[in-house]
This record gives sequence, C-alpha cells and structure tokens, in this order.
Amino acid sequence: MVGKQAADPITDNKKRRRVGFPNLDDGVEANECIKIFLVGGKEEVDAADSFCLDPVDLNRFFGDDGKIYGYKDLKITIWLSSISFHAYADIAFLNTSDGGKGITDLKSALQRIFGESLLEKKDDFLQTFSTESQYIRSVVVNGEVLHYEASKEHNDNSNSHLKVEACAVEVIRMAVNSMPVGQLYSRLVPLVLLLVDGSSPIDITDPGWEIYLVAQRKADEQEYSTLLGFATVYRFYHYPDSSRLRISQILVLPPYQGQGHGRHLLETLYSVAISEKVYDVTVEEPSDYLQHVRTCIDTLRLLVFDPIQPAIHSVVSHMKQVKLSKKTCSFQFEPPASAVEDVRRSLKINKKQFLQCWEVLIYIGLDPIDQHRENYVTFISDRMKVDILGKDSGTAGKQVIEVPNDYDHEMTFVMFRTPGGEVGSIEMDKNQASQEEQLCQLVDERMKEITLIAQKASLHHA
Ligand SMILES: CC(=O)SCCNC(=O)CCNC(=O)[C@H](O)C(C)(C)COP(=O)(O)OP(=O)(O)OC[C@H]1O[C@@H](n2cnc3c(N)ncnc32)[C@H](O)[C@@H]1OP(=O)(O)O
Repeated sequence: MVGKQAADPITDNKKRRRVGFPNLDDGVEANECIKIFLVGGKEEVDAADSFCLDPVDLNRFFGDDGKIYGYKDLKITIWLSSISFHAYADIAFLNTSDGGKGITDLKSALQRIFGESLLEKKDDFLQTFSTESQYIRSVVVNGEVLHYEASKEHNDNSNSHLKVEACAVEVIRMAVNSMPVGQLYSRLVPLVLLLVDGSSPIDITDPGWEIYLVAQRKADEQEYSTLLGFATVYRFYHYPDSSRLRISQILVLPPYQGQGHGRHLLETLYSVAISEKVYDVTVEEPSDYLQHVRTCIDTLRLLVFDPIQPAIHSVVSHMKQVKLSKKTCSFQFEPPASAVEDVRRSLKINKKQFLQCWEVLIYIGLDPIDQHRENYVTFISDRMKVDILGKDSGTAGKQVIEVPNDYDHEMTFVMFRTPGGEVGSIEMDKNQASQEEQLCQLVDERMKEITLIAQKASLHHA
C-alpha cells in the first residue's frame, strides 16, 4: 500500500479533490445561453437569418446571480411571433445533474418573462401564424386612427419579412382596460420586460391607461398586418379641470427602429395633448436614446415657436458680446417665466424639458460656435452646478459627495452642509479637486449631447 501511494500520487490527489468538491456546478449565465428571435412567419423559425433580439438583461429573471444550474451544454432558443406575440422555447442540453445548486426550473423562469403567451408545443406555435394572422387587425378595428404617414421604402439589411416596404403607417389609440386591448398588451409585456430597461407591466384594469399602437398595412390593402411599436400613456388629473399625459413605456420593435416611427409616435402624442388641451406631457424615466429623440423633436418645435425667439436672441447676443467669468453674473440666462409658460401652454413641453432644449437653442443661436465656445461652456457648467448643488452653490460649507447610483450620472451628487460650515482645509482641497474633475466630465458629456442634437436639429430645420 505504501508503495502504491508513493507510485501514484496524481490519481490519489484527484480522488481527494473529488471527495472535497463533488461535481461543483458553476452554472451558466442566462445572457449566455438564451437567444430570442423575432419571427414574422413559419419559414423564419429555425432559419439562419432570423432577427435576433438584444435584450437589456436576461440574467435578472434567473435568481440572485442570474445563473441557470444543473444543465450540461444548455442552449435555449426562443421564437417570438411578431404576428400574434406568442412564443415557443426550444430547450436543448446534454444531461441534467444536481451539482449542489439544484436544477433550475426553466419552465417557470421563462413563464416569468413570457407568461401565458409561451406555448408548450412547437406545432401549436407554428399554427398561430395562420390561425392568428389577423390578430392585430382584429384588435385595432375599433381604435381611433390618429396619424397617417406614407412610409418610404427602406433599403436596409434587416430581415426581409420584417422590413417595412411600400405601406401606410398609422397610430391607433385605444383604452387599455377593454378585453382585446388588455390581452394584446399582456402579449406585449415580454417585449417590454426584455427591451425597456427597468420596466414593469402597467395595470390593465386601470381606466387611466391608453395605448398608442403604430400599425402598418400594405398600400394596396385596407387591413393592418404588422405592429411596429407602441406607447403606453397615463392620464393624470390636473387641478382644477385639466389633465397631464405621462408616457410610461415606448417601444419601437427592433427591426423597425431608426426609421422615424418613435419620432412620429412622440409627435402624435404631442398633437393629442394640444388638441385636448392637456396641461403638459411628461416622460417616465426616459432612456438616453429616447431623451435624445425627444429633445431633437422639441428643439425643432421650439425653433419655429415665435413667442420665445426674442428671449433666445437676447441671451445669444449677450453671450456674443460679453466675456463670461466663472463668477456669478447678474444677467438672466434662463428663459423668462413668460416663455416657460407660453411653451408649456402652446407646445405642452414641461419646464424641465424646455430647459434642456434651451441649452441647444442657445448653441444653435451662437452658430458658428467656435469663437463663443468658452462662454458657452461656462454657461453650461454654471447651469449644471446649479442643477446639482442648488442656486447658492458658491456658499462656503457645502460639499458635493458622490453616491453610487445606477440610473443617472447627474444624480450621483448629494449636497450636504457640514456643521458650522467648517471643513479641514486639506480635505476640502481634495474634495474640490475631484468635484471640479467630475463636473468637467459631466460638462464634456453634456456638450457632446448638445452638439449632436444641434447638428440634427439644424439639418432638419434647414
Ligand atoms: C419612457 C420609456 O419608455 S424609456 C425606454 C424607451 N424605449 C426603449 O429604450 C426601447 C428600445 N428603443 C426603442 O424602442 C426606440 O429606439 C425608441 C422608442 C427609443 C426610438 O424610436 P425609433 O423609432 O428608433 O426612433 P426614430 O427612428 O424616430 O429616431 C431615431 C433616429 O432615426 C432617424 N430617423 C428619423 N426618421 C427617419 C427615417 N425616415 N429614416 C431613417 N432614419 C430616420 C432620426 O434622425 C434618429 O436619428 P438619430 O438617433 O441619429 O438622431
């Protein structure tokens, strides 16, 4: 025995290791083993060039660590119909074994995303392309058509079945708390969960919710065949006799993004707000890209809104003539209260959004910006300081501290006042240096956003 031990140490070590850590299962991240395809017909299921979705984060549906356990070589392929919004999951693996972390219940995890629209049998799923081919049409038949836009042909590289060819695109408005519409929304929930960051489903029984569907039909046909996108909007009461519209979720299906449908949907919502004399329109936690599209639209609307042109002109000419110092200046760079009110009343743009656009309007007014860039950056930097620190940001005894925050760079600062306003000078110097650095970084980012929006807006305005 002694001789054998001495002769075969490797085998023995291996055995010991196995006893210590029996079949340890590292699991696999949901993001790595699940692929979801959006398909518009039977023939696209299993086809090599189907349209693959890019979900924000699949891991969040799978436990605390986002992992799936107990499967060897797991591959999950999900087909999501863009006709009826049913889904089917093809789950393939070599074998299952409990490696200490159990065997993940895939069916219930997938149901948390896809709910009742997840069908068990592939044949049933394939059948929906014929049995439910008129699904969208049957839902929107009683809807109110708000907008007509003859769409152009797009020569992009997207999947041919999902491409919007010569067709008519309309926005159709419906209350969510009616049977067919509530059911359609329920079938759209998986797309909302997968593609709208941080979203959760709306309450389809609440009469305050409306859905605005972007639907397309072929030019030579009367019936709608494809849903391109949608927005859910809540109507809040506003004292004494009006309402506010809040856009909660807006989604253009990925194959149709970047073709102007999001823009048209927002423009339609604004025209509803204007014609129904609502107080204003707000957007619930807009993503960066939606905020970009929204600010492009609003800037274009503001560029042709006469009542505010004198106020823009006054700020622009002051900025062209005077060198702004970093110190506080008595000139009023903000839009006057009357302009804020005119913009809200006529265009339904709320004050916060107007201030975002105001910066772009001043930038465009200074064109060509080069010789006024320094002044403009001071203006932006001062505005950001006020946003972050409050009006009296120059006062001693206030500091900015950084707070981890997943949502918004601009919210990562908190101001606090130290007791008696006294802070150790070395400590203060360090903090101020890093505050300055961080502020510079935020100003840089904001300058990039403004430049991009100004370029787009000038292009469309010209
Ligand atoms: C409150 C919330 O819901 S936050 C979450 C928002 N939703 C999401 O993030 C989900 C995923 N994203 C989406 O659904 C969409 O991308 C949206 C809703 C954000 C924007 O909708 P889209 O249809 O993609 O935007 P749209 O096409 O109108 O405008 C985007 C770009 O297309 C350009 N465009 C406009 N019209 C056309 C056209 N006819 N042809 C080609 N491009 C066009 C615009 O100039 C714009 O370009 P830019 O980004 O370079 O400025």
